Parts: sequence; C-alpha cells; structure tokens
Amino acid sequence: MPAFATPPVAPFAISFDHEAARLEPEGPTLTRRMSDLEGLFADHEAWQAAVADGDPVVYRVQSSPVPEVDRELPQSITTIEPGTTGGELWMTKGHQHPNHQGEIYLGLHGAGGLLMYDGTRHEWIDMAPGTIGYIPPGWAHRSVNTGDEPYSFLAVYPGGAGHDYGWVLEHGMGARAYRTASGHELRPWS
Ligand SMILES: O=P(O)(O)OC[C@H]1O[C@H](O)[C@H](O)[C@@H](O)[C@@H]1O
Ligand SMILES: [Fe+2]
Repeated sequence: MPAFATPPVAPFAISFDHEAARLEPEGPTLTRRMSDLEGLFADHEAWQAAVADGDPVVYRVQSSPVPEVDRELPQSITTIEPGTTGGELWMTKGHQHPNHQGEIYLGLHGAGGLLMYDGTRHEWIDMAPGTIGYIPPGWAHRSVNTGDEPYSFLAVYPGGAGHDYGWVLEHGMGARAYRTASGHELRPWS
C-alpha cells in the first residue's frame, strides 16, 4: 500500500492501535502549530505571544492511506495537546464541508468536546473514550481538548467532503470554550 493510495483502492485491513491512537498502514500526517491557527483565538495578543514563545504544536492528524476523493471513506486520528491561549482551550481550526456531508467521531483518549455550528445554532457534545459524536450535513465542526492530557479521536468522513476553513473565519462557530476553575464553559461567540 503506497503512502497515499490512488483510487480505486483495493480492500485492505487497517490495524487500529487504540492505545497509541494510530492507524497502520499510515497515510499522510499533518501537524498544526500555533502559527497555523491565526485569527481563530479570541485573544489575538495571547495567540501572538504563544507563537513567539516556541510556536507549540497544538494538534496532529494521522490518516490511513484512503484518499480524500468522492465515494471513498477516509479515516484519521486527531490528537490535540492540552493547553489554553487567553483562557480559550486548545482546539482544531474547524471547518465546514462544502457539499454538506456528514461525519462521525469516536473518542479514544482524554477528554474533549465537539462544537458544531450551522450558522444559526451551536451544539456541543462532551467527548470521552467510547463516545461517538455525529456531525450532520451542514454543521461546521471544531474539536476542543477540555482536559489536562492529550485528547484523541477517530474521524470517518466522506472522501469528497472537503475542508472549508474560510466558512469558519467568516461565520465563526457560535461559541468558544474556556478553561474555568471547575472545568470548562462555553461562552457566546466574540
Ligand atoms: O481540519 P481541522 O479543522 O483542522 O481538523 C482536524 C481534523 O479533524 C478530523 O480528524 C477530521 O476528520 C479531519 O478531516 C480534520 O482535518
Ligand atoms: Fe470534517
């Protein structure tokens, strides 16, 4: 199996290492540092300071070799590091699927949240190991690490779904997740 198979893909087994939060064989991996999250945290100065202070890795995405093309069904494991910037919990960029297709997430390790926004309403699902979060078509989605250890989840999504990051920059996500003394809370979009 090549690093990123070209369609049509022949049937193959994927070994799912739950403990290590890895898929084998491996496809592409992606690392997002703080500098890749420009314009996403409410506190721009805190974001700038974090970039200047070592530009830490915020999350990694490891995919299987199934390609992101129409009618294929790719999978990936995302691991978000614990942390806050301006009090806001570390998170993924968040995206909308341009063609409004659904997706499922399965919590693997740690504690997290799945924030969804359809342009009017937002929804939040607490994610723990074993939780399946369903993202209906038309809901932009962002994952948040709400704990103090890495948070990992498996995603399975239509290969033709695409990632529209501009939608989130334009419309926001309806709410933001912050660290509090007793855990975390959602605050209205700002
Ligand atoms: O694409 P982001 O919003 O940065 O989220 C990170 C990743 O989360 C999940 O694993 C999705 O299935 C991926 O397609 C996505 O890339
Ligand atoms: Fe998605």
